[in-house]
Amino acid sequence: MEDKKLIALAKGAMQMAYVPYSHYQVGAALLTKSGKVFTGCNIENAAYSVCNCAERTAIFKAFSEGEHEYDAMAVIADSRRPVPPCGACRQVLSELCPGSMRIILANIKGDVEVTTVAQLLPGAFVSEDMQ
Ligand SMILES: O=c1ccn([C@H]2C[C@H](O)[C@@H](CO)O2)c(=O)[nH]1
Ligand SMILES: [Zn+2]
Repeated sequence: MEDKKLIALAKGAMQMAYVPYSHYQVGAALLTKSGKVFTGCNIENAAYSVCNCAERTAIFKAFSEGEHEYDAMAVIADSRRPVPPCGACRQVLSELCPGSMRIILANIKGDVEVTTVAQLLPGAFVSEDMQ
């Protein structure tokens, strides 16, 4: 699937965001190796610390449905620069995705930046660190 298409699907998911506190909508679209797309939006809460980002919504949807192999993720927001995932999402992506997986960051203006899971979180804490 073309990056443009995955970005368009992320943009669709952005409209589903529940953001009464930040008013900042984010959308994500995760392409699985099997060719399926799982979308996600950010979902906020009056107890701010349990807000869930679009990226984690998308990957948790996929993972919880038995889809564990991923190809790429697109993320979009109405941000000045292509929206960068937060630290919590970077940690989750590091655990569940290959380091070489492409992450396509975008904004509504049309700026796009392509990076990888490993580039987003060099030196990530991993299970081997507990041995
Ligand atoms: O990459 C990002 C950055 C932020 N947010 C959400 C979390 C919160 O709902 C709002 C403001 O931080 O944006 C995401 O979903 N993804
Ligand atoms: Zn996040």
